[in-house]
Amino acid sequence: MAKLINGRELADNMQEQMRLDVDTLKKQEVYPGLVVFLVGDDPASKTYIKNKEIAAQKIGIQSKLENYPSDISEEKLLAEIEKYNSNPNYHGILVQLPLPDHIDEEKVLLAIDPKKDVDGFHPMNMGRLLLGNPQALPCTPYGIMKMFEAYDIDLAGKNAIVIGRSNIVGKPMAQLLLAKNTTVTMAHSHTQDLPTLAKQADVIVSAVGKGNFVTKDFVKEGAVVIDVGMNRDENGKRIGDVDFAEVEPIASFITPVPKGVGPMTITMLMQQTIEACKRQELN
Ligand SMILES: Nc1nc(=O)c2c([nH]1)NC[C@@H]1CN(c3ccc(C(=O)N[C@@H](CCC(=O)O)C(=O)O)cc3)C=[N+]21
Repeated sequence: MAKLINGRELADNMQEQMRLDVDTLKKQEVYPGLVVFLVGDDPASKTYIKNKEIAAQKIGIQSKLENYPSDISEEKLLAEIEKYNSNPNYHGILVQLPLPDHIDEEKVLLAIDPKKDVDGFHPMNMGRLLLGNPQALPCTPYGIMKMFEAYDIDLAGKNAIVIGRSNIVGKPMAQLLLAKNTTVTMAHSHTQDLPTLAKQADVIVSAVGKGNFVTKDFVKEGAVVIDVGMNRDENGKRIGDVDFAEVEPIASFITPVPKGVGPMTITMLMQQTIEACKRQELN
């Protein structure tokens, strides 16, 4: 039977520490601020944003939501980002993805001042990660690394498989594992015989977006299983990528969905907002 990696509990503990850190900053009259841009009104995005606001409030970070209509022009959105790039009250800028089709995502991410990029999605920050000298990290992979640390999961020399090659999860996840001396395999939709490949892994990170995709046939006895998936089953219940009931008895550690990776993503966003604030305000 696997040990549950309690993301909710770890997130709460880290957020409590961060609140003390922010209290100290406030005594120096430094007030960390985060602005979140939401284009349109995708209901899933709204849930995430609500959770971000709850965390910010708990920690004492000033957070502001800028909600633009889904038909906002790219030019206008870029001008809005410029406004916050030069607003000293906001140390972090997050543009909720995905964006509508008429807006060039790359252009938008490039427009955010890299020192305010608390998502770690700017090409400068992505490049620094690849080169082994990161500043801001993508929050989901960063949160997963904190889980390994908190549960004393040793990575050096282990075989890991990352399933899914997105820019925001899979690719940076592989880089962070590599930096800890893990042997990393990246699997994706063209990978052949994925179950056999996955079954050789000591660590599985699934970021696929398909419910019950990772079955017991993917999992070696004693493997660590991290579930980044956020899906709904036929009854509308939130489920991950991993068939939890089937995999949990085989794994050594497993993350639940919800209350696993999700709360850690938000926690690392807050952490990086505080770090960005310190870099901008303290010298
Ligand atoms: N620029 C940008 N940065 C992001 O970090 C980003 C994004 N765009 N677009 C969407 C994804 C998704 N994402 C989640 C964050 C928290 C939960 C979360 O809090 N999940 C809770 C429960 C959610 C609920 O309330 O049901 C949990 O797993 O326990 C989920 C998903 C951030 N994303």
